[in-house]
Amino acid sequence: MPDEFVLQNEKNGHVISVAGNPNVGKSTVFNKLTGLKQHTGNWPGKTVGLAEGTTEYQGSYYCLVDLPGTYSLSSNSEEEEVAQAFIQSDLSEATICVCDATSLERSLNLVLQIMQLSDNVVVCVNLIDEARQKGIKIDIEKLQSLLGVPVVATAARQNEGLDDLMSALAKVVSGEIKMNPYMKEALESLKGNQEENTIALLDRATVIAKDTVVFTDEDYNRRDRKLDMILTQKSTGIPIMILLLIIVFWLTIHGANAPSDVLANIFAIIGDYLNQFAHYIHMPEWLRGALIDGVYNVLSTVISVMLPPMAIFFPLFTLLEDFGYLPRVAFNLDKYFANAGACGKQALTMCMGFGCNAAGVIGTRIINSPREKLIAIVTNNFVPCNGRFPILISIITMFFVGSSVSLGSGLLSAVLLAGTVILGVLTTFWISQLLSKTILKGIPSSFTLELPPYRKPQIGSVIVRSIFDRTLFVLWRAITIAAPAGLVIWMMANIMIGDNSILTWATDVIDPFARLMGLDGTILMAFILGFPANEIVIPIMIMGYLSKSTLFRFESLDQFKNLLLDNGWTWLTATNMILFTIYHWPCSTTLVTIYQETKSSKWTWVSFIIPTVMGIVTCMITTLLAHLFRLV
Ligand SMILES: Nc1nc2c(ncn2[C@@H]2O[C@H](COP(=O)(O)OP(=O)(O)OP(=O)(O)O)[C@@H](O)[C@H]2O)c(=O)[nH]1
Ligand SMILES: [Mg+2]
Repeated sequence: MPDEFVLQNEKNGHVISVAGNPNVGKSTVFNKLTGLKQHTGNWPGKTVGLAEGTTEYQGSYYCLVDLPGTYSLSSNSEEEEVAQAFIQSDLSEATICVCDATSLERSLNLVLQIMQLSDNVVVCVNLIDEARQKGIKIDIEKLQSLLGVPVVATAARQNEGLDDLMSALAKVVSGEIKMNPYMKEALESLKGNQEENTIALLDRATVIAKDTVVFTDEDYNRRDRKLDMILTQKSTGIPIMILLLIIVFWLTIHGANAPSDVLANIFAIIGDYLNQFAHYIHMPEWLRGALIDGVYNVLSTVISVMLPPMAIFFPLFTLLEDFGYLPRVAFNLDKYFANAGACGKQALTMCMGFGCNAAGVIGTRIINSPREKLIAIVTNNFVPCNGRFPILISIITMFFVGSSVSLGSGLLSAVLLAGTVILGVLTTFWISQLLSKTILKGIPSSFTLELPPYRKPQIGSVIVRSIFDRTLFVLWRAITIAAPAGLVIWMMANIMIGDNSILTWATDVIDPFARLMGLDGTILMAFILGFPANEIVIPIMIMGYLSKSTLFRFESLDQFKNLLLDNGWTWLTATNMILFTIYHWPCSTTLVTIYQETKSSKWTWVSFIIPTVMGIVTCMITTLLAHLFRLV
């Protein structure tokens, strides 16, 4: 835990902590006030670490710090310790304590704990729109007089009440409003014995909640409970999960097909013009080759292959996330993770891995036990990230479905892709179990994961968030890596040593080994050079094959397939390519993140070696079997 907090904006105004229970809308309040884009979504534990941002109100500046959600401040986990330490630190001048209007009693317990640490508290009763809908009425004025600090009702997502919140905050910071001295004294007198204090605060929270909250509809959770009956029941939970997976993939694959082709065609036409232009200005051939055949071609392949599926997948995923489905996935998979000796929350970090494994690794901070956190980190790489989906989709579509685009073939691709992902999930269980029986022995800790209410996602904000925050972010990362990589690979393919280019020379060296795995030197080299980002594996592979044959433009999957067939691909090569895509080393960004999270080169190596060895061995076995049974 840090002894001293360092903020970038602390000199830019009054430092304010934004604290509260998990999933009550802290980050939403923070985002609305600061205009930033902290990750929000309908499951507890999204915010890890501290995020800061500034906002101006009536000429004064405030530096808000978005804290991770905590149920209490009793130092049960790293996140609780950090939150408590920050609120108590000299840096924090005041705390906005965000509460859930639909379960005020529990929120109040934390409010009281915070009031014991700091005199300057503003209570923000958020989700007031949801409370209204559920027939829950809160007497805000009474709450304010009982607590002795300012209380403001908000619906942050709809911008409701945020102005009042800032106004109350300004008064607290300026000293215009102070905590009621009687309340302060009462809380002070409880501090002595920790156990007694905890019980007394709980009691007080109950009493205050009873006095201020009226439930006009006792059965307000009816609809959620009915849905949960279906989505989390033994017999229906997992089949629905698999079905949803297939639907998401189907929409992604089917929807991405046409735009991918259009993009590829547009890039090809622009490429022609660029070539003509290069010719026109008498650009030297080596420069033209490096820029157009190298950088431009790799970039355009990465964009046309990756952009459409991401632009469909991320919004769908975010919709499910905002609806509240992710914690249900964790609930359904909990017993499998427990059997594997791991933590059920690993399901959530696994889901994050679908977007980006590095994000999944950071997400493991929600797991309290260090042992289970390590298991989650080491196995995160078994769910394919967005850089790997395009490889899987294109290979599956070309070799197992037939590249004609029809509803049926899209569905078959989706089923096969879902099957591949399920294999990755099963591998996560196996390896988790293996780890917890060997180098990470221990019994799984128990935890309570809350099932948040189902929330109607805001379509507009889902689209904006998923396109701008996720799609463009991932794409930008891919592009910044792809452009220089394109140049390096073009040079490798064109700088000759004797009769062969460096690339041919290098692929020839590893070719015999790659053949044992049912791949070839070019494919393996593409994975090796794709270490900075899996997004560039396919462009590298294309360039590798092209350095041996004629010019190629990525215009359609058919053309791509012919190129592969010309280079000796069979269904076995395709199968091994798929297997190796889910079983190989994590990309460099993920490994750096693993090192940062674990602070241990040993665990970084373990995360590298396990999937790599698995990939090599699995591919060798399938190749051996295929040859043994004369299947190829
Ligand atoms: N209806 C409604 N939904 C809200 C409101 N504020 C936030 N939400 C939704 O509640 C969910 C949780 O919001 P977050 O801001 O991520 O919550 P958080 O407290 O930062 O959560 P953690 O970081 O996980 O502790 C998201 O799906 C938000 O869109 C609100 O005022 N009304
Ligand atoms: Mg948050």
